[in-house]
Amino acid sequence: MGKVLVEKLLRSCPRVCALYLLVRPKAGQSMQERVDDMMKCKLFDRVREDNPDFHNKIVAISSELTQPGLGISAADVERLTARINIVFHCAATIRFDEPLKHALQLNVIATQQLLSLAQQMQHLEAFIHISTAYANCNRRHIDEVIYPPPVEPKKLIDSLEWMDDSIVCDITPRLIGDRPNTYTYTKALAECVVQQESGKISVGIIRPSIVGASWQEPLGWIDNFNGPSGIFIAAGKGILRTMRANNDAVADLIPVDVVINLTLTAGWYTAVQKPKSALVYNCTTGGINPFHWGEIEHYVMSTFKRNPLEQAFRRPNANITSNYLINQYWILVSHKFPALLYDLFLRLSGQKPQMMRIFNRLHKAIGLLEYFSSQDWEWNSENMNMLMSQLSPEDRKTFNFDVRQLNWPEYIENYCIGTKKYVLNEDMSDIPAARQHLRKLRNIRYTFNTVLVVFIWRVFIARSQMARNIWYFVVSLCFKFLSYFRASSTLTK
Ligand SMILES: CCCCCCCCCCCCCCCCCCCC(=O)SCCNC(=O)CCNC(=O)[C@H](O)C(C)(C)COP(=O)(O)OP(=O)(O)OC[C@H]1O[C@@H](n2cnc3c(N)ncnc32)[C@H](O)[C@@H]1OP(=O)(O)O
Ligand SMILES: NC(=O)C1=CN([C@@H]2O[C@H](COP(=O)(O)OP(=O)(O)OC[C@H]3O[C@@H](n4cnc5c(N)ncnc54)[C@H](OP(=O)(O)O)[C@@H]3O)[C@@H](O)[C@H]2O)C=CC1
Repeated sequence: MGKVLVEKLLRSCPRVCALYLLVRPKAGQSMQERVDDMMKCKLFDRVREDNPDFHNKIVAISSELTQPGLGISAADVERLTARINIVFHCAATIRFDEPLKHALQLNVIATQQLLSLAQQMQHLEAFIHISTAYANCNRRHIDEVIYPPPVEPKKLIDSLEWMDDSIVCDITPRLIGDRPNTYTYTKALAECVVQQESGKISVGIIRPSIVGASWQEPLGWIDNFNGPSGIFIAAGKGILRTMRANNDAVADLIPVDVVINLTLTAGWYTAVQKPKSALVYNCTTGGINPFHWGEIEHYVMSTFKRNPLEQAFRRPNANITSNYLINQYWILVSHKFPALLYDLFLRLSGQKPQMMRIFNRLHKAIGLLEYFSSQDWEWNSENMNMLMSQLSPEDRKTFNFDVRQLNWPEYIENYCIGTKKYVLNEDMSDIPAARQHLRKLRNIRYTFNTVLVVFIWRVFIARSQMARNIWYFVVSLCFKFLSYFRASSTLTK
């Protein structure tokens, strides 16, 4: 989301003179190398065309959320406090399996520290915090309010400080209670911290639901496996065949460009109107333009059949079911059995088996996502509508977050194609070869199934007289039918 925010600010807000990005070095790359890489990415193509010198506006500030004072140097603190007008806080750990201590550090303590830095900013007009629509997923109906936290954040921070990691791990399920993971739990605490520690700062909280590829700018752009993207890819590659989800539950996907347009607009509104208390914006689609997981399954499958991914493992054919036993059956038949066979083939041909390992990871990921695809929530999104009504017609177009205009089948198609182009870096010109590969897979499947049926039948009739009788009866019936057909066609000639 950070990248999309930067791109939109550069493209649609030309009077913004500088963007200060908090960045950490990672995976052997320095902070500056990472920023340079980001600016080279396809997402920035249009900005690069419009203004080749756009990089002059970007100032990278070294920061690490786990360090005291966010690891920002004194000189940088001085620069930030003197120059920043609006803070957009979207850094977080979004992993569902993050140990509680780490999630607390990144999502709650870092938010506290950023707010304390913001308090020192001399020209600050607004602080926008990105939360999640699932921060209160233990409720069915979610209003645009900050709910009482599951525990007082400061008390939890103090208690976890002295506790051993293993003790924290043991008590985590008791602490998170009816939330599914440490992510949603710590995001709820973070909202509370924002409310408690904003002081005189004007604050806005954005709660996006499941963020997906961009809708309009640019079409279908996405660059990671998070949320449904990994699932779509796994289904497109023919690896994922079954998953537990409710066909009729609302799939509350929200395009990333919609979230960013709303975030920027909320930044403007908060800075100009300075609401007395933090305004919360539920940034969701379900209440306005609902679409369901069953429909998503249909359009994902149909898109990948027409626009296949390269080197698919099997033909894309995935189904969702809410029935636990049916899902387990298909996992056995369509995931584990083919994985075992393929690994056996790899072993026999002297290669390292890998399919079972891939499936184990996939099952772990799916297990963590199922909670969100099996249930329905209702979000009130009045503040989103209010914000829209504040925009001029021109701004409404530039910062479009009117999801009533979203055509779901079209969006899902562009999303799937986006995963192919931008996540997997596959070329669209290779589609004919990918289709040819699918045809080859289909022929292998037909041959395999035929051999299997004949084999089972041969074993069966070798052991049972009744099966042999049925077999001869069916074969003789076929012969009779064929000879009748031949005779009647000779007569008509
Ligand atoms: C039947 C098919 C038809 C389709 C229709 C039905 C679709 C139903 C889809 C349901 C989706 C529901 C999504 C709900 C999301 C709720 C969102 C809540 C809103 C938010 O606020 S949070 C943002 C969402 N957060 C996430 O999505 C993070 C989830 N991911 C994780 O927690 C971890 O990545 C995970 C899954 C525990 C895996 O951990 P680990 O095994 O340690 O692996 P890594 O993360 O290190 O990744 C290694 C490697 O794998 C790639 N990767 C990551 N996730 C996936 C994935 N889901 N599928 C495939 N590949 C994945 C990752 O990029 C890494 O690649 P490298 O190349 O970098 O090694
Ligand atoms: N994706 C989704 O479906 C949803 C996301 N959200 C919220 O939106 C926000 C952005 O999410 P999204 O863009 O999807 O997630 P990403 O994981 O892509 O982005 C999170 C950002 O936080 C930074 N970060 C994480 N740990 C540290 C650290 N220790 N020090 C410095 N920076 C760090 C990451 O930097 P780095 O690149 O160095 O890792 C990354 O830029 C989050 O607050 C999330 O909770 C809300 C609803 C849905």
